Amino acid sequence: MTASVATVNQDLDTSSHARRAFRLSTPAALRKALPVSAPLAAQIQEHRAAIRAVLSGNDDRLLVITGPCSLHDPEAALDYGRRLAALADALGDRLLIVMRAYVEKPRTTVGWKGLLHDPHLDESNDLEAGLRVSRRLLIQLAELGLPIATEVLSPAAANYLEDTLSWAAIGARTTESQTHRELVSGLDMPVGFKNGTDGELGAALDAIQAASRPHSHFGMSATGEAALVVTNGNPDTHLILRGGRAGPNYDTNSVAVAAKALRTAGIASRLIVDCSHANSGKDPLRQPQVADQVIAQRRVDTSTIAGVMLESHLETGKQSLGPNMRYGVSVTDACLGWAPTEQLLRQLAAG
Ligand SMILES: O=C[C@H](O)[C@H](O)COP(=O)(O)O
Ligand SMILES: C=C(OP(=O)(O)O)C(=O)O
Repeated sequence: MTASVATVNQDLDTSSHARRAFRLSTPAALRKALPVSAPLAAQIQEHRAAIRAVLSGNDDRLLVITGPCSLHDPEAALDYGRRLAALADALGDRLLIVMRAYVEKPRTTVGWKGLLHDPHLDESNDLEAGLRVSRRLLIQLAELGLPIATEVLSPAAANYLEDTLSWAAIGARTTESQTHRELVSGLDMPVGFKNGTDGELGAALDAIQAASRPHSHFGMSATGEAALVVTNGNPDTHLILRGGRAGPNYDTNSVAVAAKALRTAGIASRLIVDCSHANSGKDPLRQPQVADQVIAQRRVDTSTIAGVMLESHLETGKQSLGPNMRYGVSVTDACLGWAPTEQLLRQLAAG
């Protein structure tokens, strides 16, 4: 299907038959249309500082990044956010809860790329609408009082959304990319790099070091011009263990190996364990067992693991895009439903 934006916009790039290009709003225009208020901006700064304190070990609460694998229905996302905000308040003395609000999805081959890219869920790829829907939703979620987390995937999209975020991830498929390391070096928030899909840590350790340094790179200004972007380097990057092709890497031995590798590389930040993906074998019902293991390890030693990530939605499981979709069910990876998520978070707080 042709992008609806294409039907109202002229092709801006006639230099090749291999592509077409259509005008989008600039980041500055979208920020003006959907602003982050001054009190919300202050809240987001406080949330970033709180997450930094947990990662460095200055705050001994457990960081819990939880939410759907991807957001596809703003109503369900807000429903989840309201429930999570209430729980985050109730458990706030033991857990620092951050909502996963992923609007872009990296695909192994091809598939739906997230609300930002295809907000109508019909391959119309209306990116202009996706930018608006995504930014509005991230602001509404942050207004619930929650710190918001996303994966920064398209470098050009980051500038449209970054002021709404308290934490970001670079995924297993992009950790090795120089472009993403450059992008992170200019983000003013904590950012986690996942280990590669092969399970190796090397690319993530390299990424943490590369992103901590200043870079000059090709990019786009907030007003949409081609730009030389000069970054400061990000001091708040860390490792996320998500398992790999050879299996999980949240067990005591794997965590000890990661801790040693971090020490050898001179990286001080504690790490996060992703209880999903290759650590759960993509079975959402195994996420609580992974989280339990993390808590058991933290009982012995809190110097290595700062937090966990969960893929959780209103209902357990996943579904395909199409007619008769069920409310609150993931359309990408299978998620843990709300009831077991709430139970797990209460256990984590007690643990
Ligand atoms: O987190 C979600 C998925 O694991 C990731 O986007 C890859 O998905 P795919 O293998 O279904 O394309
Ligand atoms: C895609 C994700 O994870 P990974 O990069 O670990 O596959 C994700 O967390 O949504």
